[in-house]
Amino acid sequence: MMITVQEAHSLISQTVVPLGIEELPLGQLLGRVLALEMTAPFSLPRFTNAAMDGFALKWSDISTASRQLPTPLHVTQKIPAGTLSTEPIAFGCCAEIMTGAPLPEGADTVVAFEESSGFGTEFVDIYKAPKERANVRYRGEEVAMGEIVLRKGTFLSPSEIAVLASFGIASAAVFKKPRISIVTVGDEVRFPGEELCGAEIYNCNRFLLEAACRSVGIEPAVAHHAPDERVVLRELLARALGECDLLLTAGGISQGEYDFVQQELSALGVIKKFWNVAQKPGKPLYFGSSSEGKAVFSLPGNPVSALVCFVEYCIPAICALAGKSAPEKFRATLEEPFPSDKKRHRFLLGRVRAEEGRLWCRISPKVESHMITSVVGSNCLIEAEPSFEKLAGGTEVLCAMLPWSDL
Ligand SMILES: Nc1nc2c(c(=O)[nH]1)N[C@H]1C(S)=C(S)[C@@H](COP(=O)(O)OP(=O)(O)OC[C@H]3O[C@@H](n4cnc5c(N)ncnc54)[C@H](O)[C@@H]3O)O[C@H]1N2
Ligand code: MOO
Repeated sequence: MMITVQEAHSLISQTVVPLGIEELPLGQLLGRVLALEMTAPFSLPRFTNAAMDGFALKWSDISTASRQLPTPLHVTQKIPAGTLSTEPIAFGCCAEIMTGAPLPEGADTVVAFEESSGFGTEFVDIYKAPKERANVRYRGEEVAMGEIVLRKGTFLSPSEIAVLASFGIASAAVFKKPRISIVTVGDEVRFPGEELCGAEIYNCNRFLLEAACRSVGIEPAVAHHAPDERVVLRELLARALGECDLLLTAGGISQGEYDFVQQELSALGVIKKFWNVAQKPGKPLYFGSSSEGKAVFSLPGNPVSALVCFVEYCIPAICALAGKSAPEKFRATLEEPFPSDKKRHRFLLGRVRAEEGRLWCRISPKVESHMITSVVGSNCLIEAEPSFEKLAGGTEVLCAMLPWSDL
C-alpha cells in the first residue's frame, strides 16, 4: 500500500524529535542551533564611551569654535581605551580620549582629533563644534541588560557567534548535531578508481549522500557499502546503526529478489513506519525507527530517487533532530509544461531563476530516475500533485532549493 507525500511527512515528524542539548565553547558553535534563549548579562555598551579619537569636553565650552576663532582648552588628562578616568572634566578643560575609552565625568561631547590642533600639547585649539553630545556611545543604547538578544532555535552563524563573544559568553547550550551513517547496497556497485567489469556500475549514491550531509554541516559518522548478501548486509547495517542517530541506506529496498534491506533492518529491531510513497521518483522509500528511537531512511537505489528523497524527507528530518526549522519551499511560475503523473506526486529536478521580481522555473530535459546528469544545471526540485493533465507553462508550482545550491 502506498501512502501520500503528506502522510509520509507527518509520520516522519511524529517520530523525529530534537536529540537533546549540549554545552559547547564558542569555537565549536558555528552551524549549531541555540537551545536556550540568550539574555544580555549587561547592557551594551557597558559604559558610555568615545566613538572617535579626539577630545572629551563640555560642549558649552566650544559651541562657538571655528577655524577663524578657535577655542583653546586645557588638556588635563589622557584616557586610552581600557582606562577609567577618575578626574572629572572642569570648565575650560578637556581630555585626550581614544575610541572606546570611557567618557570622563563632566564631559558630554567628543570632538574628533581632525577638528583640533592635535594631540600632545598642554593646550589644544578646537576648530569646530560638532552637535552637542556628538561622538559619544551611550551605555545601553544598543542593548539593555536582561533584554532577549538571541532566541531559542537561532542558527549560529559567525554573526551570532560575534554577539555571544561580545557579551563574554564563553559557551552556549545548543542542540546536539545528528550523527549520520550511510550504507549503500548492491553487488553491481564499485568505487570510483576501481576497474569496472561486465555489468558493474560506479557507486554514485555513497558520494551523493556523503557530500549532501557535509553540505548541511554534518560529517558522516560511518559509511559502508554492503553486497546483496544478507549476513554481511545485516552486520554492516548493525555497525552503521550503532554509530548514528540517523541511518541512511540506498538501494535494495524495492521488490527485487535481492532487495534485503527491509528484512535485515527488521531483524535488527527497526520498526517500519512506512514503505512506498505515492511519488515519482522515490516510490519504494522506506522509513523506520530503531528500538532506541533512531530514524532510518532507506532510499531507493536510483540516484535521482535517492537525491529527491534526501532533499524532500531527510533534510527536514536532519533539521528536526538538530532543533532547526526545515528550509521553506516557495512558488515559481513554470516556463514550460510540467509532466505531472496521474497517480503519484511528481518531483523533477529543475532550475529556478529570478527575473523582474518574479521566480521562474523549468525542469531538466532529463526526467528519468536513473539519469543523474539531470542535476547538471539544476538548482531546485519542482513538484506537482497527481493530475490527469500536464501542467501548462505559466502555472505556479512549488519548488525547494537543493540545499547546496542557490538562485
Ligand atoms: N518490480 C518492481 N521493480 C521495481 C520497482 C517496483 O515497484 N516494482 N520500483 C522501481 C523503482 S521506482 C526504483 S527507484 C527502484 C529502486 O530499487 P532499489 O531501491 O531496490 O534499488 P536497487 O534495485 O538496488 O537499484 C536500483 C537502481 O539503482 C542503481 N544503484 C543502486 N545503488 C547504486 C549506487 N550506490 N550508485 C549508483 N547507482 C546505484 C542500481 O544499479 C539500479 O539500476 O526499483 C525499481 N524496480
Ligand atoms: O524511485 Mo523510482 O525512481 O520511482 O523509479
